[in-house]
Amino acid sequence: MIKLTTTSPTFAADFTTLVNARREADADVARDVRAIIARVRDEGDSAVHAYTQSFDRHDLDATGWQIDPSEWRAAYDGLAPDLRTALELAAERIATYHEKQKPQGTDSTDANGIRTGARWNAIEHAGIYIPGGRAAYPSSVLMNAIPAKVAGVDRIVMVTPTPDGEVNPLVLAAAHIVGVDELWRIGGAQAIAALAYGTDRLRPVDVITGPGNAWVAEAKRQLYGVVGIDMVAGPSEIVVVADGENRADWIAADLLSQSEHDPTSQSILFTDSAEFADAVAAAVDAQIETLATSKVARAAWDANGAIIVVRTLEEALPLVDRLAAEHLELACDDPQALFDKLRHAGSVFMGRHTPEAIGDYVAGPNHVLPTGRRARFASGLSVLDFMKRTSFLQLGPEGLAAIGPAAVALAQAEGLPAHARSVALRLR
Ligand SMILES: NC(=O)c1ccc[n+]([C@@H]2O[C@H](COP(=O)([O-])OP(=O)(O)OC[C@H]3O[C@@H](n4cnc5c(N)ncnc54)[C@H](O)[C@@H]3O)[C@@H](O)[C@H]2O)c1
Ligand SMILES: N[C@H](CO)Cc1c[nH]c[nH+]1
Ligand SMILES: [Zn+2]
Repeated sequence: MIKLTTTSPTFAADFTTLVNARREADADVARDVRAIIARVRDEGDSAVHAYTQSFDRHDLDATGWQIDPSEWRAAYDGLAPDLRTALELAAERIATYHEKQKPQGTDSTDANGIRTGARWNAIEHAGIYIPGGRAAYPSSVLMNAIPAKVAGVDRIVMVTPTPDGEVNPLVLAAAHIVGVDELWRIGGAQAIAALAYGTDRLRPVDVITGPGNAWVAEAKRQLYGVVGIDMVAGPSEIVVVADGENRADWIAADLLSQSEHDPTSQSILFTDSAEFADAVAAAVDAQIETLATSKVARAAWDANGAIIVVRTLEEALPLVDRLAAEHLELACDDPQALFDKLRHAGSVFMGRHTPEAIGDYVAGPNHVLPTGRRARFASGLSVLDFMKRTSFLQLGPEGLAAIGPAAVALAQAEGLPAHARSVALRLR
């Protein structure tokens, strides 16, 4: 973890180094992913089989490529009642939130009788990636599949790695609750490539959504164009802006909640109190030791964690915008006042009683969010990622007479005579 203070003469340079540090796809990851994608494109199932054997340590021909819906149902039936209630509460709240995202088309006719508009349609085939390397993510099943369902996708293909062939029953139960169409036990860049290109066994999809580690995120990035993607959702991040009135142990837990995801995760605290900064640093050290995930959390905190002491919380705001973090907590009495002055974050958690982890599971907004400063230009997963818009127009003779001459003039100016003729012929 690095400690910075805005009063230091080297702060500007130190902060720029922090902002520009590449935690995700370094050159090695990009190169390895390129090779995996090329091999899956050329060799199909045999490449997926070989990579699964090598990265997930099981033989797909023995364990099975797909998991049957009867197993999802059995997992659901076998759930402890509190877990079933929790998953169903989460599913209900996520569905309610995403229902409100369904877009409206437009259809209007102007004074010349010219009709223009746009119509939204669901995409046909969606691949949803559910991470499964270090932890199992039933919550991500809900976060990906529910907006796809709300959009009206025809075929939802879920892929998830099953390290050592072990299947997580909660992941299966979540697949049962939302009702995906296929569930494949494959992961990593090889699963993304198989979804994008298709193989003999797996029919290709049109869009791939979902979070994953550096290899998964880089594979989606490289395959954009072959398929659509939601955004690049890589290793988790959190920025916390907290005044000295907070409890240090609460804020330390919030920072660690994202550090424990991945050794390349990042947690950053901004505070206007040097004493509070020290208290949080001590609380993080004390809490890390108690976590079953301490090895990963320690690696992430040591390599990528930061505590930044600012003169006022307001001073933090432009710095927070530069980081454009996946998650931003505003732990102070008037979070709205800070939120109003901020632009770039994947999702914002306001007030002292809104820990980021509540959004990971049950609040309703999507937890699949842009990482690596991509919240400058990208948004969290939504129903719109599973839909696309087609514009339409309809003219009669009057409408064409009104605007056609302008089109002819522009076509001639562009040196495109066939364009000009196709309009002009109808004007005579
Ligand atoms: N941004 C978001 O919205 C969001 C949401 C949830 C989780 N996450 C992130 O998802 C990630 C989950 O990661 P995970 O590892 O647990 O599961 P994962 O499913 O993303 O990755 C596991 C796969 O990575 C591949 N892999 C591992 N090491 C490799 C190597 N050396 N070379 C090539 N491929 C390799 C393997 O194929 C393996 O199956 C974490 O980084 C977490 O922070 C992000
Ligand atoms: N924090 C993750 C997004 O970066 C989502 C998640 C799922 N489960 C726990 N956390
Ligand atoms: Zn999380």
